[in-house]
Amino acid sequence: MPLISMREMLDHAAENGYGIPAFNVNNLEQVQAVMSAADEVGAPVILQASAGARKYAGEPFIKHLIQAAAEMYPHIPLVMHQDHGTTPEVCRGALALGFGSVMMDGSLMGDGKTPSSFDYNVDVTKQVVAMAHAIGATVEGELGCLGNLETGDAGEEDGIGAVGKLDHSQMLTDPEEAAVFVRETQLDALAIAIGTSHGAYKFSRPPTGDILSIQRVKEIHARIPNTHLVMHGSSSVPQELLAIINQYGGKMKETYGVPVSEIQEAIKHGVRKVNIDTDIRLAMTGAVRKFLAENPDKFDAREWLKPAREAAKQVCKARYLEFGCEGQAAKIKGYSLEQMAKKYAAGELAQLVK
Ligand SMILES: O=C(CO)COP(=O)(O)O
Ligand SMILES: O=C[C@H](O)COP(=O)(O)O
Ligand SMILES: [Zn+2]
Ligand SMILES: [Zn+2]
Repeated sequence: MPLISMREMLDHAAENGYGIPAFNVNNLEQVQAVMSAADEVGAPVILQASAGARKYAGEPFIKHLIQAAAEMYPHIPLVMHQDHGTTPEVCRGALALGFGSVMMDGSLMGDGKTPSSFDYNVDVTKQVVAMAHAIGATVEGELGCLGNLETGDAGEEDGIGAVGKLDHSQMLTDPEEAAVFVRETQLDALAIAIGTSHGAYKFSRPPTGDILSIQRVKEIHARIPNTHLVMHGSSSVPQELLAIINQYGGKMKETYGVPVSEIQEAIKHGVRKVNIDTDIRLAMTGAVRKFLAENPDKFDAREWLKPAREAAKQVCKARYLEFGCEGQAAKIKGYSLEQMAKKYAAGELAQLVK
């Protein structure tokens, strides 16, 4: 199957009541980990690349790594998605490179740091929707800034997030604004702010409703029932992975992520795409630390990359199963982007706002 439309994949998830983890990938082993996990459980796949990934690997490498995944696993529906595009120009570049789905993150200005105005966000998102839908590609937008509701700290850890302090109204997406945003932009998927943030240091205690608002997901979903909601910063930061890192020389501080059970609840209320990067980083780092500590004489990179790849695969497999993806891959038709472009043009994919 060629690379397919994220809209088609998320529509299928909505119709069948499941969510899809979107894993960030930067290199060969991460792509292999995600694909082999998906293959084992029959899950559809979203591979996403940030600007940081494209810079790290180089654009041709990212493109061909993902295309190689499609070639090696022709039976798995696969989406190549650009994560956190900071300007319409960045999104245009990704579409030209062959991405079938782009995120226009207009909650921040083009510097990826300064919170933007609602009107700016509508404007840039609309521009990207026009260019993407014309070729059948999918658009994810974002309303609200990711950040820590305990401290008001914006989420700059990954280099994509506001800098400094934010007030609560900026860090929780307003359902009314979400409705207007969707009506105006007609995007496909909306990333929302509900208290999650990027990176390993999300919460200083296991999150309760005051610092992770699944209630807000429900309120937003009630207004925009057929817009697919996206949770960023949704790594669960498993305590056992932190323990392995620290057991083998790491120095990670106490921290908590987004519990899988909370994500499962959100999936019941319109969340269809769940972004995960940090958990793969933690799994790989722990495995490499352990292997090298136990095998100080080894120096073949393949020997320590193998356990890292295996540890990443186990995280991916667990999330596919936990989010209900098992066996769904075979049920997705896989329209071409040309077919999707016709559907957009015919108004078949218009958003419903209540
Ligand atoms: O949201 C993300 C990528 O866009 C990743 O979130 P984590 O840092 O929680 O893995
Ligand atoms: O959005 C954040 C992702 O975790 C990507 O992180 P990155 O910018 O370090 O590649
Ligand atoms: Zn953002
Ligand atoms: Zn993100």
